[in-house]
Amino acid sequence: MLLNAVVKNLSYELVKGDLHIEVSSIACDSREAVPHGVFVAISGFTVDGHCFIDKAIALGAAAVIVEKDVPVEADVTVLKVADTREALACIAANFYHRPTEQMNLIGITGTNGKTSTTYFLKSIFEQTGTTIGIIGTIGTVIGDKVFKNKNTTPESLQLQHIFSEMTKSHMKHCVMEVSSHALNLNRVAHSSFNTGLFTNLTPDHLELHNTMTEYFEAKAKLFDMTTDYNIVNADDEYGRILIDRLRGRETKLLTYGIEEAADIYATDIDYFADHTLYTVHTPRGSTMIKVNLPGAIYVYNSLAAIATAYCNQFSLQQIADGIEAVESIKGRLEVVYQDEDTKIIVDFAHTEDSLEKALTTIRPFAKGRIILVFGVYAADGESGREKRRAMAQVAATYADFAVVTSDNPKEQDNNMIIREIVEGIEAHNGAYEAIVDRRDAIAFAIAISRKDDVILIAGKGHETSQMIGKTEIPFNEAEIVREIKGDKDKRALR
Ligand SMILES: CC(=O)N[C@H]1[C@@H](OP(=O)(O)OP(=O)(O)OC[C@H]2O[C@@H](n3ccc(=O)[nH]c3=O)[C@H](O)[C@@H]2O)O[C@H](CO)[C@@H](O)[C@@H]1O[C@H](C)C(=O)N[C@@H](C)C(=O)N[C@H](CCC(=O)O)C(=O)O
Ligand SMILES: Nc1ncnc2c1ncn2[C@@H]1O[C@H](COP(=O)(O)OP(=O)(O)OP(=O)(O)O)[C@@H](O)[C@H]1O
Repeated sequence: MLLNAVVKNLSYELVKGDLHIEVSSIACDSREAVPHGVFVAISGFTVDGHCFIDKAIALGAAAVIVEKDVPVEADVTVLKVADTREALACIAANFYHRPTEQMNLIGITGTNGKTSTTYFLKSIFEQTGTTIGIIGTIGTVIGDKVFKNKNTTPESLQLQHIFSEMTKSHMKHCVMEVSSHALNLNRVAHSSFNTGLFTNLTPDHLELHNTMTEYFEAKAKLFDMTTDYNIVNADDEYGRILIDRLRGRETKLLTYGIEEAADIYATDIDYFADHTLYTVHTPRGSTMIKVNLPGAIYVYNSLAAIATAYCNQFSLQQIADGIEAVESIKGRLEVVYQDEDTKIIVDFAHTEDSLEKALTTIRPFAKGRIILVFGVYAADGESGREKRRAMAQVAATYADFAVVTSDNPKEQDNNMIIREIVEGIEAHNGAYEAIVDRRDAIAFAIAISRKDDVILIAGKGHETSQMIGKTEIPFNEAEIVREIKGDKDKRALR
């Protein structure tokens, strides 16, 4: 493709060189530069991509895009822009022929519920034989192929490539999770969203956004990019702020909820230990819904999917069938072991709000104690300390006993993390035991459990590994539970 076409609609200053050159690819990592490629220098959080320009040129880059005044001796084309992350999104979209303009793109943002909503929506689409691509925490799904993503929302270059693969596979619809990081770092710039969905906003990622207001403003950016529908949870405090902001815009606004007045709402909700029944009301009529997951959060997540499917012209019957067809969601209140004495549940709750929701969902159906196994991954600094304290308070308040352990400590001091959680639990008079090794912590919870107790293992959900230092250790909680239970049962028989 000619560089001229690659930089179409990009605002730049031509520092030197020629735009009438053929370019073969784009890279934002010098290690991935190839002959005749374009290298985009990103000023990162860890290193500055401008320091790797010479390396990219040595590997054959023919054009370089910068946002800083850096000397480039080699005979290549150099363009200067205001923001290279934004430029990367623009040229990647051009390079892949603006794929999102050829598809129905649904973006979901919010602190919790994005992945679960995606599952419900996928099921509704598939009930009618309509395929839908997925990009999110579970990876990228194109038909029966699943690829792992480094981030929930990939960098723009990879993202546009994924969209282009979807259009090549004749996929007309895509639902993607849009993280606040992605919105702030321009990963989804130059993507054309038909629908935007806002689930909720509670404290998370404050190491990047500093305040809840900043975090909210990052999420709110998605709704300036949508063309057809904005769908918002009316029961969420920040959702209501967003609704006020979006009223009167050309993009149609649709609200959902249980408590506040909303366009799509649930009544007659009956909660059971393993499913929920309710009636959904829409401007096109009402119908019964069965969700095969317990608790109000899955009423909200299914309502979010219903509202989105409603905008996509699915019938109420198709919607009800699609929701009911979801039997469980990996790592979301997933019962990984059950016998007449014990129930062991794995959940991805890793924020204070989601941990509280998971514990209060289980509580009405637990005849015995709730034993919680959890750790906290949070960034360094004050926001990390606050998260550990807040999650400790939730554990002390809503669980009967907590086994404090490691989550994904990465390069942090695990003992420091656990000490801070323990201090928080003690401050709220909670009962606990601290066991650094997560497998030992799970084994301990199982060993102390009595008839009718429920064990909730929170934080890792669907993940199958643990990050300790820079090492990724295989860690499949469902399998570990079964192994430990198997050993325990064998010992009991001896
Ligand atoms: C804080 C954050 O978002 N960091 C992202 C950021 O990394 P960075 O700025 O530190 O990159 P860097 O290492 O400084 O490198 C800067 C540039 O130099 C380039 N480079 C580097 C080395 C070299 O030899 N040559 C070279 O060219 C790099 O390719 C890069 O372009 O840019 C990278 C490339 O796009 C991202 O992969 C990386 O995400 C990291 C892995 C991350 O953990 N991000 C998390 C916080 C995140 O984005 N999370 C959200 C939300 C998840 C959720 O809760 O749902 C997500 O969407 O995943
Ligand atoms: N609507 C909700 N409100 C509060 N908590 C929720 C809600 N839905 C799910 N959760 C909790 O959050 C956890 C993560 O859910 P889910 O994966 O659907 O959210 P997500 O937004 O994709 O999260 P992440 O961005 O961290 O991947 C669940 O395991 C559950 O504990």
